[in-house]
Amino acid sequence: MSDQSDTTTQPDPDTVPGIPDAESLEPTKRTIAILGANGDLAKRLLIPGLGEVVDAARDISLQIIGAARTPQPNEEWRATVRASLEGAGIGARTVDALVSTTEFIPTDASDPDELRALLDACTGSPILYIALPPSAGRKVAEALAQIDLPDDLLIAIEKPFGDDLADAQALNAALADVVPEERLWRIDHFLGNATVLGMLGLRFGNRLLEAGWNAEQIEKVEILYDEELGLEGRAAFYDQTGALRDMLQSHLLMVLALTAMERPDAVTPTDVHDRMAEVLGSVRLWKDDPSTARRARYTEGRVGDRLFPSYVDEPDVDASRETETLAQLLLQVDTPRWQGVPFVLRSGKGIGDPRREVAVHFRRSAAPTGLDAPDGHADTVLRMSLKGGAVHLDLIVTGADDVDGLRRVELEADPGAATLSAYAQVLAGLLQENTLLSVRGDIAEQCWRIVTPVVTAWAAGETPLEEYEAGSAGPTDW
Ligand SMILES: O=C1O[C@H](COP(=O)(O)O)[C@@H](O)[C@H](O)[C@H]1O
Repeated sequence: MSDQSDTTTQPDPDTVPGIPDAESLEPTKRTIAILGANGDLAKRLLIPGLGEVVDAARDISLQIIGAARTPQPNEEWRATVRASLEGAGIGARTVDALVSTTEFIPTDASDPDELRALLDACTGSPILYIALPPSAGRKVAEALAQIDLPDDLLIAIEKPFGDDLADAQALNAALADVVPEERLWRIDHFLGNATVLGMLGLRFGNRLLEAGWNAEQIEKVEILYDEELGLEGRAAFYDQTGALRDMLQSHLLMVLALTAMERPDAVTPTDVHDRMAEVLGSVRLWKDDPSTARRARYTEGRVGDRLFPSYVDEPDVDASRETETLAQLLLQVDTPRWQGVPFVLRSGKGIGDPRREVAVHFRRSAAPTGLDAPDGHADTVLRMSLKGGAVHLDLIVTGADDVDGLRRVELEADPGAATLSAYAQVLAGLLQENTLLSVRGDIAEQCWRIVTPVVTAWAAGETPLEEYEAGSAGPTDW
């Protein structure tokens, strides 16, 4: 190319300044080495999620390496990867490309030499993905601290991040010895959920909502994630974890942070994470009372066409552990914006007709006497679905033929299906080295701090473990 052509070329009107044309991009070559590759999470979520990202992006060339302590023949591993990708409907070209380059390397994740060998086998810029139980993260970090690491190494670690507050703090400290925070991704797929991502646009893109997003206008906020699913053979993980740690601590508090935080100056990782950390730092149990948190577990019942055994009769469950399958927290947010507004967080398994949404209940309007709603619930409710991203606004209007009667109508705004699943959205951030959808270390610690008094009270047996029939709505009188 001549010097002159460089200086005289006019911008192509079809190109967007600052965004390179995808066709002209040199693919970034990355290798993701998955510790815990033989686990359910890798097969069910991680590998399909990676497939989705590679399928959707033309600028990523990815090699997957499976790693676990128990050896596995390469052919068997390749078949696993293929089945996992095909089962998720990933395009044939992507499946073939990922299967042809993948391999399995038996690795003891606590052995520095074996981790070194695993990283040496990466042909692209390495990502070490720790998909192991929470208690294993620290051993991996301590082993990594003993070896020279590639400068371009990224580390990703699955949530729950540690077993409790002290463990999360120790894990953060151990990881800080290995990589700087901006090269570390704590994975929470809820951050890739369309509603959670869309919270910023909805809250700060609508002056109508922004102006009323406070205690003066809002009476209560519910963040609910009930599931029809039961244990699904995950006793090894779930029976030691329970709904409080698995869902409320790990995921729903992140949703609360985005719902309740102050306005970030810009949508950059630092600004958004600073605001999230700030608001979580102000969250406490309602009146500091652990007895406001409730727990229950399912008994035998029918969910749709499936008959669930009682949780305690599920395979590999230790009934003496008193693991809850449903947890509810009542929280207060001690910022001027939220004085006196209860935040209810709840998640349960084995629930019939489950609710999965953020519901913002506005205060009742002081309508003139004679306009009272007959059902007594004349409040406006904004409901953001946590499955699919649709937003519903339940508005109170006057009936067409009954000018002094109020009734409720529902407006729906559906942004449509996202191209990437929530999991893939978060993995795309990792592969593109954008930490916006990663959980920063101090935020992970805040989440543990908030639930710690409840963990302690429940361990001491201070709160009864109630029961609900699988397929029911769960306890309704809390
Ligand atoms: O991380 C987890 O999330 C799922 C619920 O999320 P979904 O996107 O799969 O609906 C939950 O079932 C699981 O217990 C938990 O570990």
